[in-house]
This record gives sequence, structure tokens and C-alpha cells, in this order.
Amino acid sequence: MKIAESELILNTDGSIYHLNLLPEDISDTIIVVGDPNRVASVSNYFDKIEIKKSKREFITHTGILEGKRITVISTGIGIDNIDIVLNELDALVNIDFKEREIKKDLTSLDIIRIGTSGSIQPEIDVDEILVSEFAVGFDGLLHFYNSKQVQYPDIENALVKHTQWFSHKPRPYVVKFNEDLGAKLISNNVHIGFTATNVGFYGPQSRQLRLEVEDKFLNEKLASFNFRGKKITNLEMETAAIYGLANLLGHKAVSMNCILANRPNGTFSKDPKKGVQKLIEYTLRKIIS
Ligand SMILES: O=P(O)(O)O[C@H]1O[C@H](CO)[C@@H](O)[C@H]1O
Ligand SMILES: O=c1cc[nH]c(=O)[nH]1
Repeated sequence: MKIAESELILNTDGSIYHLNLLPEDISDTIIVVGDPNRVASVSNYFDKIEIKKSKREFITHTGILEGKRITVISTGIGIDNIDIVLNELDALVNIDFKEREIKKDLTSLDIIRIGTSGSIQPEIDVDEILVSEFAVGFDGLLHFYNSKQVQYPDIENALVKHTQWFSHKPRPYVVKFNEDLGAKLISNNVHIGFTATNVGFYGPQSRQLRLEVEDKFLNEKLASFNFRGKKITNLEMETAAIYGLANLLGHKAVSMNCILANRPNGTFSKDPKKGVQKLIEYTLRKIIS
């Protein structure tokens, strides 16, 4: 069945609506970063850059590193942008734009996030690297899709009980990284964690400047949650949505985090750029190895 013009939106040059990309512009190895300036920090390592395109906060560079074609794309901040980026990346490989039909043979992308995050465990220090094995989303995005099959209800129920989750907030959904891609990216030099993704940087991550938060103890309750030895480790704003949508669409996703803030210790990285650079180098080395 043909997908209507209002649903699959193409620009006049045939590119996908927000990302402004044609199917041939992307590799099947995709690095996603939040900060648009981080795209060049990654592609600076490429031996050759083939494509540079952009629209709004979505900047894309595709190039070659030691014979491997890699695309790096910025998502901007937040899960609402992840809904756009993941659906449009999938459309680029799995929908025939001319026929407006889903292809018979589907392509699975490797999607690796290089992001920044705040730790809620005192021993996971600033400037360290954390790979998210699990993620919990407090944003509600996944509930708009038929998604029960990629969620972990046992963990969700235990978390709702432990935190006495307020019922007027979206129900937490728990999702997991792709184990094969995860195995490629993990080493003894990184923490393996359980990332909480929320809809904001301040109140939703229990930061109080002038506004009072509703639940003063939320971060403490998240940090003390323990499901069969798995503890929630860090807070950011994209990972759960990436894992949820990637799993539903048949892509492999892993989120790599540079810890910039340690919330219980009240510390912030003295040199965030250096920490992020270290994470970029680590991730690229693992991708090409
Ligand atoms: O550095 P990025 O990848 O943007 O990730 C983190 O930083 C932003 C907040 O400062 C949020 O997007 C959060 O998830
Ligand atoms: O504390 C932090 C640091 C980076 N990004 C976040 O979302 N939170």
C-alpha cells in the first residue's frame, strides 16, 4: 500500500523531510550525537568526507574511516527529536521513496549514540565512560507505539513500586541495548550501566535552581533501586527512546556516555571537551576494530 504524502514527507529534491537526506547519503553504521558541533568533532577523524548536509539541528556528515563508511548525525536535545531521527533514518533504508512502499528486504542499521550524561552513583566519576546496557524512559514516547514486546515489565513494575511513581507522570518503560553491538563496544575501561532518560535537564533530572521539584527524593530513589543487581546509574535525555525505537524497527543500538556531572558528589567535569573527545576516539576505535 502506498504511503500518503502527508505521512512520508519528501522535499522537492526527493530527500526526507527533516533530515534533508537521500537514501544514498547514509551508511548502515550511524553515530548519533546530541550537539550539532560534535558532528565535526567525529568526522574530523575520517580519512575522507563524502557528504555534508544539514537542516535545523540535524547536521549529517558521511565519510570513510580506515575503509569503513560511517555516518554521523546530530539529533539536538531530547526524545522528540529522536522520534524524528529514528523514523527518518529507517525510512531512508526501508521505504522505497519512488513507490512510497515498504521494501520487501529490510536493512538493519547499527546506531551508536555518543552522548553526555550525569551520574547518580558516587563511584561513577566525571570524565568516565558508561555504556547503557538498559535504559528506562520517563518520557512516554514508546507508549504511542505498540511496544510491549520490547519492554521489561518486571523491571518496570519493581521501579514503579520502589519509587512510588506518581501516577500522573508517564509510566516508566524499560528497554535494552543490542547485545551483539554492545559486546563490540564494551571493554574493561568502561562502566556498564542502566540509564534513565527524561524529558528535561532541570526539574526532570531533579536539578533545583529557582523552581522547586515535585519529588525531592526522586534521584535518591532511582539510585537506590536494585533489580537483581542492576542499579540505575545515570541521567540524560535520549537513550531510552533510541533503544525503544531501534528495537521496534529492527535496528541495533548502543548508547555511549561521557559522564560530565556527578550528582551525589556535586561535581562537574573540569574539561568536558576532553572527556567527549576521549569517548569519540574510544568509540571510533571500537567501530573499526
Ligand atoms: O550531549 P548530548 O548528546 O546532547 O546529551 C546530553 O546533553 C544534553 C543536555 O545538556 C541532552 O541532550 C543530554 O542527553
Ligand atoms: O547531568 C547531565 C549531564 C549531561 N546531560 C544530562 O542530560 N544531564
